[in-house]
Amino acid sequence: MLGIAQFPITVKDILDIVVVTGCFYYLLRLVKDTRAMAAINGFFLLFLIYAVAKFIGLFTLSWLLENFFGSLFLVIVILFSADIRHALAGISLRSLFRKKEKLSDNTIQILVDTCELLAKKRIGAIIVLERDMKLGDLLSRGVRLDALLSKELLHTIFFPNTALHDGAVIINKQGRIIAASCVLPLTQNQERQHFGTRHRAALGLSEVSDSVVLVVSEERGEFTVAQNGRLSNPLNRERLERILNNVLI
Ligand SMILES: Nc1ncnc2c1ncn2[C@@H]1O[C@H](COP(=O)(O)OP(=O)(O)OP(=O)(O)O)[C@@H](O)[C@H]1O
Repeated sequence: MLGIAQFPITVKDILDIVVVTGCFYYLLRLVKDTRAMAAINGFFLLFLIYAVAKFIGLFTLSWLLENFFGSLFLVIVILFSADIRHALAGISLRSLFRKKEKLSDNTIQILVDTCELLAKKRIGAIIVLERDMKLGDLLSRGVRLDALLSKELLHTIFFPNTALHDGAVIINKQGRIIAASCVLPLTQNQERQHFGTRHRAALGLSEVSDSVVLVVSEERGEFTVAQNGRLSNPLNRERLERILNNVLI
């Protein structure tokens, strides 16, 4: 009989286990709070059914599930292409090892005041908070700026019929306005096609990047946040403040 002594555990094995565990942990963190997480729970349930079917000898069921698991990789890629793209966009060595910081209180205050003011005046706006993923391609199609963030400047930029009011403003991690009039990619999600283009643009960018996108609706005079491919319900001052307090950059 083979004993454990025949399989001595080496440093390489321990390294192997640590790396694989780390990868799984990182992967789960990436898909946490996305639609993929619900699917992972579903797959886990199917796996349990498979194990029971195999154990009690249900041949056809276990054969069917075995074949399903064989093509699981392909199924996952097809079902979650958008989530996978989003998760991969967030991977970078710098983001793995750098300690993330909160937005400054001053930045949060300016953003909340601005959303409230624009919503009250029914002025439409999209404000993008850039995080780890750089938005260079969007900047090049907008108008580059390098300005200190202020409520007055945002108000002026989005004021109807001015040269920069159309499109999105981008704010970098240092809290500076780095571009205005940027055109964002529209969401490809068929369930969101009834939204207006401003909201589809905000959702679209949040699907393909780690940015947090604030949207003020001109039509309804309310503000929302798009993040990880989801749009919040209309927010009030306190809820927006809470969301921004949880944003790590
Ligand atoms: N791809 C885009 N990227 C950035 N901004 C966009 C984009 N498409 C439209 N917009 C902005 O949205 C405005 C049009 O908004 P529209 O009324 O169609 O959408 P909406 O979601 O219903 O917004 P609202 O609730 O403010 O009316 C445009 O004038 C422009 O400023």
